[in-house]
Amino acid sequence: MSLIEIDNLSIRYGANTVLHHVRLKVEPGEIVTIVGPNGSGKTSLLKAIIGATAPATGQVRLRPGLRIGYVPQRLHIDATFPITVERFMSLTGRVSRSDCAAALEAAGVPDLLKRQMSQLSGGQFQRVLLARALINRPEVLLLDEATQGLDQPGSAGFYRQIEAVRRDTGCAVLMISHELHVVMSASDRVICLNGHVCCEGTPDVVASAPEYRALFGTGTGGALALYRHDHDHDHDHSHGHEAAE
Ligand SMILES: Nc1ncnc2c1ncn2[C@@H]1O[C@H](COP(=O)(O)OP(=O)(O)OP(=O)(O)O)[C@@H](O)[C@H]1O
Repeated sequence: MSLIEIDNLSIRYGANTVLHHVRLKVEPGEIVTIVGPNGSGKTSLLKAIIGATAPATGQVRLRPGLRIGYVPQRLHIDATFPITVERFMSLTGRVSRSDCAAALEAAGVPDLLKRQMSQLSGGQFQRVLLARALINRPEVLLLDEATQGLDQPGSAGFYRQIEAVRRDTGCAVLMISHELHVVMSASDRVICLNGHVCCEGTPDVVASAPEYRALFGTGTGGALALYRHDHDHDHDHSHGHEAAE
């Protein structure tokens, strides 16, 4: 079976349904990018995959024994809390020094083992989070806007690292990004989420959308054009799913 198979997934918080009848598969080794406006349910989808949010309808099926690495959107560590990278890496379980060093190497930050977490740059911090996610040799990496707060070269470098991880380990990647123009070339498939799956396809298909083309190459404009494309479609004839707009 696929690594991840999601069928008819809906998620509710109280009376608020934030995901409607989502269908999605992730195959071994592919890089899938989820885009969508704020509040469109992207994080909720990842949380359903790791079992942190229960489905209201439908199901999330994981290949038996699937190893998942999760890089959260942000993680705050108090600046006054002294913790080295090495200690941070073993917080969730015993990790040998060589595994720790290998994971940092794979994440592109081989020399940080003894550094204080509070002294890392934003980009280094995100790579340590990536290294922590790589420790158990995941078959699929889930990234929730892992480059938030990084400048564009920093983001681009981070995504190149993700491609290198995929190349070296063969793991699949399911990532949320607001920077479609940056992740486009690294993605095998793009899924637009807005409470439901609005559209999906190869980056080529998505890039050929007139709204995207009009602004292609103009920084975040390209991604914004795609969002507009999401919103423009006709919800009157949709399948009873009111989008999170
Ligand atoms: N634990 C929760 N309890 C209640 N409502 C929640 C909870 N988590 C998320 N929501 C709501 O569900 C909706 C979807 O949130 P979610 O974080 O999945 O969206 P997102 O697409 O990841 O947004 P962003 O791009 O802003 O990170 C939002 O309206 C949010 O306020």
